[in-house]
Amino acid sequence: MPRITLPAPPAKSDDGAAEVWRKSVRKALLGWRAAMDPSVHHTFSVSIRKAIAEILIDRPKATIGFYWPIQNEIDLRPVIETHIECGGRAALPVVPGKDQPMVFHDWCADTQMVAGFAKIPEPVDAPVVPVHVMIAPLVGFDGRGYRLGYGGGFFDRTLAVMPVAPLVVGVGFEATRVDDIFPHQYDIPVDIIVTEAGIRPMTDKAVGAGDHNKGASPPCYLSS
Ligand SMILES: Nc1nc2c(c(=O)[nH]1)N(C=O)[C@@H](CNc1ccc(C(=O)N[C@@H](CCC(=O)O)C(=O)O)cc1)CN2
Ligand SMILES: Nc1ncnc2c1ncn2[C@@H]1O[C@H](COP(=O)(O)OP(=O)(O)OP(=O)(O)O)[C@@H](O)[C@H]1O
Repeated sequence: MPRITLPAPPAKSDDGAAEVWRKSVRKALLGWRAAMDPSVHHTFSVSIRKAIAEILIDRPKATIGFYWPIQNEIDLRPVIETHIECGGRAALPVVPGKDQPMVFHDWCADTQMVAGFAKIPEPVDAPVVPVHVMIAPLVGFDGRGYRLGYGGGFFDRTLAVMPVAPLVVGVGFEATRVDDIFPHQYDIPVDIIVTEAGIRPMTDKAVGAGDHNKGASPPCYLSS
């Protein structure tokens, strides 16, 4: 995999410079992802879906907040649909407006969708549900689990208002790992990073399956 050429890091403790740097890193990483060879994208996506399935196997009763894939993001719908078939639940974000937290609405393959913020499909007429696991797409990430998204700050704003913090799983490609994302004060690191290279626990929350799964029977895909 060719290395992605990134701009030189900003001077430490210069927030303005870090913001400009993040913008140009975001552009470079999105450009790399858009130009990915489709067969490599497919191979990596298969590995990543397998890794996500491993994480969900331990959490059969969890509601999984995920994303409707755009701009060559990894499509997790197959693994989410399996989770639902086995008795779990899933939810997709609705963006009420710029600078506002996202709200997760129940989703299954039959849910009616409508174009929402940035024309991304959102569920219509589906109830708001609390999510136990939140899967966040990574434009980039660093060694401490800080993520770079599209620059809207939606994930951090959403986490900031959730009464119970979910397990946050960042999903992206290994090539988009940078040494340091120079996070700002609002950034919350993800608990687990999943790439085609595997599952990387980043915080103590990555260990254990959460109280809502205590006593749960094994998921159906393990019983055959
Ligand atoms: N698939 C998917 N759905 C998602 C998200 C996501 O990251 N992926 N989001 C998670 O947040 C929310 C949408 N977030 C978005 C945030 C910004 C832009 C956007 O158009 N940004 C500008 C400027 C970026 C910059 O400052 O460099 C742009 O791209 O022109 C689009 C979507 C909700 N749904
Ligand atoms: N909890 C918050 N409260 C207020 N502002 C916030 C909060 N979280 C992030 N922001 C602001 O949102 C803007 C974008 O944040 P950031 O660069 O972290 O976006 P991102 O992580 O790339 O995008 P996203 O989370 O949508 O994927 C920044 O100006 C940041 O200060």
